[in-house]
Amino acid sequence: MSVACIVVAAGRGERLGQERPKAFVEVGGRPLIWHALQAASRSARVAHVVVVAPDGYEGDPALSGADTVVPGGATRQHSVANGLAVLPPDADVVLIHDAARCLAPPSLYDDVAADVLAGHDAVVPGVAVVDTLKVVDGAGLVTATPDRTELRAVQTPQGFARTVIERAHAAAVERGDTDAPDDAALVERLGLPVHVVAGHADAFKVTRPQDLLLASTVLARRAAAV
Ligand SMILES: Nc1ccn([C@@H]2O[C@H](COP(=O)(O)OP(=O)(O)OP(=O)(O)O)[C@@H](O)[C@H]2O)c(=O)n1
Ligand SMILES: C[C@](O)(CO)[C@H](O)COP(=O)(O)O
Repeated sequence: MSVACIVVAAGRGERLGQERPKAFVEVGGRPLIWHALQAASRSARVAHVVVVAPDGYEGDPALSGADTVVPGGATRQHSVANGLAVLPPDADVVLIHDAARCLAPPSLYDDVAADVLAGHDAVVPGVAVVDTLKVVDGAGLVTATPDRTELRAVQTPQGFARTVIERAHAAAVERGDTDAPDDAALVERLGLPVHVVAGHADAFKVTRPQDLLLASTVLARRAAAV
């Protein structure tokens, strides 16, 4: 069984608010996508890496760790679909990862891939939720307080049997869905199970400016540990 990884890096990074696309913003002197590709290349399971890049960045040296580079789409879902379209024929397990989760460790890729190889066709890493979450209506009124012990904050890489994720994306196109919250949600919409494995604190998503400070701190901690 061969494992391929699609790293989606074509987002603009509006919430980060920098001039260049988020995946090309630097932390620790290297772009986020470079860090993500380092981790993917250190995974014992990943044999092939596809990067989905923003317009104009397809030839950027930060992508030298990729086997294939394709242009992005208008939404994350479209970008993932572009990556799925160029997978090598022998890839039967697919990891789908956000470049924005650039410090997810190689062990997390391995854990997710191993769970797919063990027979779960859709796998997500999840961590406990630290805040109490409320469901709020259009008038700003709380309508529910879900039991926090049942909730998980879900990360990437998410892992799938290739046949299942291709079917899930094809069904999304047929339904007219264009902006799924994540890839597992498309599998859920097929009525298929999604298995959760333990996530990792370092797999947080660089989204807002303060996340760059956290990423720098994680890199400094890693450098001090070697
Ligand atoms: N059209 C898009 C949108 C997002 N992504 C990727 O999907 C991941 C998760 O998206 P997010 O963190 O929301 O990134 P952005 O869309 O860039 O962020 P923002 O919503 O702040 O603009 C990122 O690695 C991003 O590059 C992508 O490849 N193509
Ligand atoms: C895929 C994801 O990272 C899982 O948590 C998340 O759904 C991406 O959300 P975003 O709004 O595109 O950042």
